[in-house]
Amino acid sequence: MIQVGILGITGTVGQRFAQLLSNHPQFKVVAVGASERSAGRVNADTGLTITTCDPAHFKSCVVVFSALDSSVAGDIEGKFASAGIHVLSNARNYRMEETVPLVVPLVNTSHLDMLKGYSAANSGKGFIVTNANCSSTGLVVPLKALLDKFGPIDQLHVTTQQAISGAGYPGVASLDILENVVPFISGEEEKMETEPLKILGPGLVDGKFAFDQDMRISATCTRVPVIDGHTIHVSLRFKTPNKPTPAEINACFSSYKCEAQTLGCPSAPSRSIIVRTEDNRPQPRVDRDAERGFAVSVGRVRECKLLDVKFTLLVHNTVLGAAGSSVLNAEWMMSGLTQRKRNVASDVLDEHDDNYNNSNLSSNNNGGGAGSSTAVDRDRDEKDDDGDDKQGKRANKLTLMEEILLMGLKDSQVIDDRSTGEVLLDEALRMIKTDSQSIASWIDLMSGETWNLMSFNYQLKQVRERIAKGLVDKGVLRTEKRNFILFDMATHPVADYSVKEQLVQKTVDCLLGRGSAPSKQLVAMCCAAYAANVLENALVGLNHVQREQAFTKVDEMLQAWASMGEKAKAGGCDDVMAGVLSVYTKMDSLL
Ligand SMILES: NC(=O)C1=CN([C@@H]2O[C@H](COP(=O)(O)OP(=O)(O)OC[C@H]3O[C@@H](n4cnc5c(N)ncnc54)[C@H](OP(=O)(O)O)[C@@H]3O)[C@@H](O)[C@H]2O)C=CC1
Ligand SMILES: N[C@@H](CC(=O)OP(=O)(O)O)C(=O)O
Repeated sequence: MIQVGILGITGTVGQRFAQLLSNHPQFKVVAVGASERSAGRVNADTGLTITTCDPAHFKSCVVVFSALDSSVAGDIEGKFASAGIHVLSNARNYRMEETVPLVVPLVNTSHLDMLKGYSAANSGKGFIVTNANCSSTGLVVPLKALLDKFGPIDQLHVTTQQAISGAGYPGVASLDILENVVPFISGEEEKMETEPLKILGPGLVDGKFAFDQDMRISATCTRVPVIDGHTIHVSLRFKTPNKPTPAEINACFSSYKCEAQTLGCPSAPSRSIIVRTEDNRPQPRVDRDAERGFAVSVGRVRECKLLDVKFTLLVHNTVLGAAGSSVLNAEWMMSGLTQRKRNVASDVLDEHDDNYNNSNLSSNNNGGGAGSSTAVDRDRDEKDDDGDDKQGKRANKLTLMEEILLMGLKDSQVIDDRSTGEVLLDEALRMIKTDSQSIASWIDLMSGETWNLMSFNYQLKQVRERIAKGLVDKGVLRTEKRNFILFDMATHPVADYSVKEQLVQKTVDCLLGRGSAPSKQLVAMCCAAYAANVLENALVGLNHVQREQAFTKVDEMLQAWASMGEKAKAGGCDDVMAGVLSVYTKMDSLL
């Protein structure tokens, strides 16, 4: 668990942070702050006593989530960063700083690349990452989908109808807003006309965040008597002469997937953009909580008589529009890097970088997810997939890791969304290359069981979840959201039993000596499943004698292949495989 704090806990966004971080699988809130007016009171959501926002009260925190009023945020957040505590801020103060990332987690997490090595290069200072104005946040999600698919947009006209919670607590006087519309929100139009250009820009160019050069935005912002949920009406013109139709645009929105989804971040929505096809949707009261407030709902996509196309979107202003974005940004960083305790020398984001590249590869392959790595599939021995190939089920070729996970999955078993580590073997190898440790300590470190804070960065993140997501993409598992007390978790029950049945059949045939000689991958899978104590799941249908026979066979196979016997060599065993299998034979003593 990473220890975190919340600044501005008493406000609208601060309370949302408390809700989103309660029972969070990766973050534990250990300190909360507000002004002197609130200091000393107990915060009901966290049970913690509120302090002033002095970094001295937050020494045990690796990161603070800031929901401070902008009149004080600049000064206070700066002090936290100077004290080596990372800040994820909702306030406007640092958003347009040339070297500060402005990140909407469904859009431009790649801009976090610049944090690589930040603390080391800045004498142990913490970084500041900002998220955008709530209306800008909602707007850029569909824009990003359109830009990726149809290229530059040159003109954009937006009109907002913003909820009263956007003005904080106590906010707008009831006598001003009830039965009324206020056609002005101070500073809002300027933010909407500039922030999207930074978010949708190319990222760092010559050490500064560059802006999208094509887009010009004209915004009108209004306040309406709605409690939560900003509605935004958009008309836009593309640069391309080949104008997409409304149907193509709807399809583009529906298929849009961000990295936080691909990486399986705990709070990531399963759909970033929800397309409503009814004439009268989206509506704030009905649609703001879709995907727990972490998605943008879009509807009324139609031709525009002046520009090219127009549509209406809805964003939950305090979830995705504020606290939720900070939490998701932090989860994204966790999925690829460990937010190290300050003063740990060396690059903060080494792992993140690797992860980012990996996830890019995945999304280039139609968002296949980590476990579905096409590179791994390509490397696979063609004769591996006897069963699969014969049936022409190319899409369901499973990687070795997926097979082990599937084998270990009881049919009714739930996989929770808790972070366990990163799936890709390359990442593990890269880590191993950087340091010399015994096999036993690598298992300890990568499993996340270590108590050594200085070695935090060696944990493999979300292994199980990422492999499961690969299987979801292949249609073998499905995703279900279940509510565990206060927190919605993703679970992955089996969707296509036939794939698991084939895997079990293949395994049983191999271990009972039926059919032709087993492929190298099948031997590796049986041995790994045995070492991982999930092999017996494949053997439940056998009688006692057959089970004994199967276990004896896998034991023999493991011994033979672990020492590169003649049989193993003939089957294609090489030094690396023999080395890995020899570790399996010592698993009990290592653990
Ligand atoms: N509401 C929204 O939809 C969005 C808000 N934001 C931004 O998020 C931030 C928080 O917004 P919101 O929750 O609406 O604002 P609120 O006004 O509801 O809360 C402000 C918080 O700042 C604290 N604070 C004020 N002065 C001080 C001080 N001198 N020292 C320490 N703490 C202080 C307050 O504590 P106390 O109670 O003790 O005064 C309170 O906890 C703002 O910067 C806002 O612009 C961004 C996007 C959307
Ligand atoms: N101004 C927004 C909320 C907000 O605080 O935005 P910003 O963080 O950009 O000041 C609204 O009124 O709905």
